[in-house]
Amino acid sequence: MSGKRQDYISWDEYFMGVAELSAMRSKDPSTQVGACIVSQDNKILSMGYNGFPKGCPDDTFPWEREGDDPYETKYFYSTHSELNAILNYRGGSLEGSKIYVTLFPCNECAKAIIQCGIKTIIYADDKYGDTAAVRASKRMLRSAGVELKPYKATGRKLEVKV
Ligand SMILES: Nc1ccn([C@H]2C[C@H](O)[C@@H](COP(=O)(O)O)O2)c(=O)n1
Ligand SMILES: [Zn+2]
Repeated sequence: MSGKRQDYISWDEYFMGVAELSAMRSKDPSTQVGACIVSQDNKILSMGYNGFPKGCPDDTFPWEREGDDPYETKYFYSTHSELNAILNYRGGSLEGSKIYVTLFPCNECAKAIIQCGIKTIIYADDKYGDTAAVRASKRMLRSAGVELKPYKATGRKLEVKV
């Protein structure tokens, strides 16, 4: 046999795979989200997943979705995967980069994405697409000229042995 392997994964499979793997680090019992920021020349710049900020322990802060008191739900505390990926970046600028994310960004993450110069979003799922937060997100992203690309799943199962 000669020549290169033919069944290597594509760039999109690679980066969305990294986003999916990042999501597996999330402690959120209902929705795990992962993000991977990539340069224009396909270098991984940063990654993130949804979770509580440093110093806010996973075992003491609430993971509840609902409750009489919003203070006791996760929504005040969880940092979204996209924002974590942006904040985790230790290099210079993210201008012109792309973000692969397993779930379409909310309005708050959209603001951060726009302001840090990310120009393309490749998203796998849009399960909250009908909510005001995601509609507002799309409104801002489109206005700011950020390209929104649904990820075209290939159905390939990526297996890693750890
Ligand atoms: N684009 C997104 C959307 C949501 N998240 C996080 C925020 C929460 O931790 C969780 C959503 O929880 P649910 O309301 O589905 O119980 O996912 C994110 O990181 N990025
Ligand atoms: Zn968000």
